[in-house]
Amino acid sequence: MRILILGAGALGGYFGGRLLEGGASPVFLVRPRRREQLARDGLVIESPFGALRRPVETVTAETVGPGWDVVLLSCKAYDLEDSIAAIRPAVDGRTAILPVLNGLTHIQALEAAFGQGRVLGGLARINATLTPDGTIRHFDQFRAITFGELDGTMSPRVEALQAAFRAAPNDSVQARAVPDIRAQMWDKLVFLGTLAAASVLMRATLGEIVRGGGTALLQRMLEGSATAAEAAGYPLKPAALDSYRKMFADPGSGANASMLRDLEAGGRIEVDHVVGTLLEAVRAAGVDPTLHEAAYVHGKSYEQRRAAGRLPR
Ligand SMILES: NC(=O)C1=CN([C@@H]2O[C@H](COP(=O)(O)OP(=O)(O)OC[C@H]3O[C@@H](n4cnc5c(N)ncnc54)[C@H](OP(=O)(O)O)[C@@H]3O)[C@@H](O)[C@H]2O)C=CC1
Ligand SMILES: CC(C)(CO)C(=O)C(=O)O
Repeated sequence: MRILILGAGALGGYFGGRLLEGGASPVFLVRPRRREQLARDGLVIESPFGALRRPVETVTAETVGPGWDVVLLSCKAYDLEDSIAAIRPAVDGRTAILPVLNGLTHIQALEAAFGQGRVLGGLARINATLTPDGTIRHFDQFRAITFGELDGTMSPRVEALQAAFRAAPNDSVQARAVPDIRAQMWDKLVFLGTLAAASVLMRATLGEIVRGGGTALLQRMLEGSATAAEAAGYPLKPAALDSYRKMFADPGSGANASMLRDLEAGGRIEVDHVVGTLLEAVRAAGVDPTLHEAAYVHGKSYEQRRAAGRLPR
């Protein structure tokens, strides 16, 4: 199976590195600065599931050609347009594109660019970051990648991809091909979107918000998000929603979103793609949008402040 990975950041680097360890030969489509870093230091992962430092094969948007079975798309949402342009020469009649971005609307953008049937649904549950020196730091036990055909069929290509990920040693990837990826992406939007909205708004982990007296507020946001998913036709499974209710009331929870890490590093954030999409769904469901709107405007105001060069040093 020929696998091209756009981006050697937190997710592309982690899952690509594990594919490599499992015997696949993924190639990374990267930009010049990352390419230099990889040529100099190799792909470097620090993780509870084993460290890795390996040379990797790279291409750039200028040199990539066709002939790939899978393109794993692991850019941030604000780089989606450039990334679509970068993978265009790589996509031909045999290629499946697997995006692992948070949010939902990239699916339409990819289908518009490459056609229905080329695009899979996907998501990842992992806490990882790309440090400035190029190391991929994986923080905890979460290491799941879930994907499937958007029409709900179980195809040979998703089974083959599952096998490639499952070949990774040390149980370092939990890969699952599923027949209900759209529902799972909505489930993730409810969980992650609410977590991102709350943790960015309060600049804190779930536990800190709970200890700060925010349980009722967190629960209101979560219920609003869940109602939005239900109204969109993707109700959460009761057990999943119950587990989120418990997490969103746990004073000991250290959970926060990658969006908070990005914001605290002074970086760009996916506020439109994640919180904006959730806010639209909440409005469409007729739920009081005030809390989601506050989180969205908070993120948008951060973007304004960042653009003006007025972030605290
Ligand atoms: N990090 C996490 O814990 C989780 C993240 N996610 C989601 O996964 C997605 C990816 O996040 P993450 O891995 O953290 O992001 P990172 O910023 O760590 O990695 C994204 C990589 O994509 C590369 N890239 C962007 N555009 C292009 C392009 N045109 N050509 C080549 N490379 C490109 C960037 O390259 P360059 O270095 O050149 O900028 C960067 O290295 C996001 O949607 C995020 O919300 C989901 C679950 C958990
Ligand atoms: C759900 C979570 C927190 C971990 O996968 C995430 O997706 C993120 O931080 O972006």
